[in-house]
Formats: sequence, C-alpha cells, structure tokens
Amino acid sequence: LLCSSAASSTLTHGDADAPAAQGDGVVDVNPPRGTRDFPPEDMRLRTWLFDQFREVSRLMTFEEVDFPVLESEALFIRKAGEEITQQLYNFEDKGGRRVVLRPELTPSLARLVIKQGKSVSLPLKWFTIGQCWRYERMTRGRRREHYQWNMDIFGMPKVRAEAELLQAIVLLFERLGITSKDVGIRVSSRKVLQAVLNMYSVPEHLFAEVCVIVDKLGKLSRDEIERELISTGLSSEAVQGIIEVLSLKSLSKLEEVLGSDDDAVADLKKLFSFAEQYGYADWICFDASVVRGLAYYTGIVFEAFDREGKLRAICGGGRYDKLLSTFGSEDTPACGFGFGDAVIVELLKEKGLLPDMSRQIDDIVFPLDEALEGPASNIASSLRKKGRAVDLVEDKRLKWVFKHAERINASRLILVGSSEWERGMVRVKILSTREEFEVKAGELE
Ligand SMILES: Nc1ccc(Br)nc1
Repeated sequence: LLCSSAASSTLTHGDADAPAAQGDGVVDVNPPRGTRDFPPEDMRLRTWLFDQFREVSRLMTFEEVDFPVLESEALFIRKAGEEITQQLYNFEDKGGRRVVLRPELTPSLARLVIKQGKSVSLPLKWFTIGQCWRYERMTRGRRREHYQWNMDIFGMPKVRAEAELLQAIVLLFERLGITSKDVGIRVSSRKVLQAVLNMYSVPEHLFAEVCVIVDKLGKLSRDEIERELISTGLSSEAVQGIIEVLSLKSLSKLEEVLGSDDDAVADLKKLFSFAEQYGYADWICFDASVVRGLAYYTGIVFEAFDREGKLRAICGGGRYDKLLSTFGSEDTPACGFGFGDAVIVELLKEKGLLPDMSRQIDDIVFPLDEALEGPASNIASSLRKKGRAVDLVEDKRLKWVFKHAERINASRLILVGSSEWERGMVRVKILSTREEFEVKAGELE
C-alpha cells in the first residue's frame, strides 16, 4: 500500500501541511500542557500496573467495559460546587453539541447501565480503566489527565457491595507489595452527615453541597469550612454539630450519638464485621470526617491513604444509590471506586516497590553476512511462530550485537554463519551461562 496522505511526508519547515512551526522551524515535540507521553519504559510500568488492575478485576469476577473519552456535557452538569465540575474540559463540537473530555468514569458507567436496560441481569459488576481529564488553570501546574481504574457494582443494595470493593482494593495493594502498615482505608457513611442535618432540620437540597464543603476538611482551615457552611444557609448550631460529629473516630462513640438503630451505624457495624471475615480488618478504620468530594454519594464512602501522610488519597469511592434518577432513569443501587494511576506510583517509589521494568526478549537472530539474510529471516519467522520473541538484527558489527543483547536482556543469541549454514547448522549462545553450541536450523525452538 502506498502512503498517500500528506501526513506521511516528513514535517519540514514550510511544508504546507506541517503544523505551524515554532521560531526555529521545529514543531513543539512536547505533549499538550498537563499531559504525559509514555515512552517504552514508562509504558511498561503503566502496562504492569494496569495488568494488576485487570487481574484483581478477574479475581473478583468483574467484567471489563469501555466507552468514549468524549461524553455529552449534560452527564456532568451538577450544582453542588464540586471541583470536578468546575474544571470540565468542555467545548462545543463542529455540530454545535456541548461535549467534554470525561473528568470521571462513573457517569459513563451509569449511562451504559441505563442504555443496557433490562438486557442486563443484576447485580452486575463492571470495571474499566480509562483516561480522565480536567481543565485546570496551569497556575497550580497540576496534570490535566490521569488514568483511573473503576470498579462498580449495580443492583446490590446491601453493604456486601462495599465489602467486595474493599477486598478488591486490598487485593490490589497486596499484589503490589503494599501492607496495612503502609496504607489504611478510612471508612464512613454519608448517612452520618444526613442524620446530623436532619437533627437541625437542614433541607434535603443542601445535602450534596454540604458534603462537597465538608470534604475539604483537612485541606481548608476549619474557619474557612465554617464560613462556607454558613454561606449555604446553615445555622451556626448546625455547623458546630456537623464538625463535632464528623470529628468522631470511633464507631461506638458514633453509636452513642446516633443510636444503635441508626442506618449509618448498622451499615458500618455490618461492614466492619464483614472485614473481619474477609481478613482485611487491619486495613480499615472508621473516620466520620470521610465524605469524599463527589456530590452523588449517598451511603458508605471510603478512601485509601498512606499512613505517613505524604501523599494525596490513593483511591476512593462509595455508594451512589440515586445517580441514575438524575439521568431520568429508575434508580438502581450502585457502589464503586476510582483508583488513579499517579499517586500509587508515587507510593511505590516511596516504598522502593517499583518493579524492574527493563526489557526482556527471547532471541536475537543475526546473519554474519549479507548472503544469509534470507535464512536468518526464515529462522526468526519460525521461532516467532513457536512463540519466541525474536529481534532480527542486521547491518551491525558483532560487537554491537553483543552489547544490544545485554541491553535488551536477550536469553539467546542465534548466529547464522556461512560455515555452519553449509552444514544446515546455526550457532546458539546462551547469554546467561555463556554456553555455546551448534543446532540444526530446523530443530531450533
Ligand atoms: N477528575 C480528574 C481528572 C484528571 C485529573 Br489529572 N484529576 C482529576
């Protein structure tokens, strides 16, 4: 096939199709601000991490789904003042449609569940790994994209769903070599805040907005939080009541305040009892201040944190039983989490747990002279068909080939030389033991 498009021409200064060159005529080779390239070594690390995400999803029998990075803006219009909706990477497309680069994955998951309608049997357990975007003024120099692993369960109303999701998170951490001494998972329920707001007869429509403000506890000063809460119309008694209850760190204290028959207390006691049975009780702790920053959570919420307190939340999630009705559909109980690709890598670096990401291949096939390029092709091809990863090298000096073999951690070097080839043989060098021997070309495997 001939390369026909102008895009196949090399980018040179003055080329009509070349993007506007900068000053000295060279296109900016950096990716757009706030975004990352993944050259091979970085891509091997990312692939390794995503493989761990996928393996845990398999163990939990979640099915993989995917959807476009581009979504209708309507899916993310929420009025609770979340940072995520104030930083939408939104624009109007050439058809005049309001679209976004999705900032999170849960609304897309919900959209797909609604679209699948009665054709899916509940409960359903889906996972996805996808790039998410935000448009933040670069003043803070933060990234504008990251990849998130999301696990969501639809149609499981009881805290079994939360217990399953927490096991998935702990399985992932353990696979990476992280222990409960390195990381904890704070668990609470938005029903705690709901109970407090009810005590002060705070109208239902303020719930999401109050949650978003309270989520900033620990990031903003207490005065700032109080000011923002008062600005929603809450009385100062309600504000003090909220801050008092949300500072509770013990479930028994919470039970004293809310009573044993309170929904939040019952849910949390059940979840902590499950945790003992699953074997991850030492990973989780009750912390009433956890509310998470997304407006749509309605029940249990949780977030993983590094116990040294150096990093931002590693992952987080919770129950969102009323999201589907905000899209005009019938509500289905739902629960899920998002696990980003950035903080976890920072944690692995901190703990010296980054895996060895160097290349590894099986064979290098090298014809010792040009006349043997054909046989070398045949040998490489048959080895590849037998499942060997083969690098076919030519036009190089032997000294370079040995260096290359070391650089890419080849297991074997297969030299195709004329004297051996005349006898139907090739020379094999096992690079780990330096062992060297001849093999019949047809018997190589
Ligand atoms: N929601 C969101 C999207 C992209 C990044 Br980076 N962080 C958060």
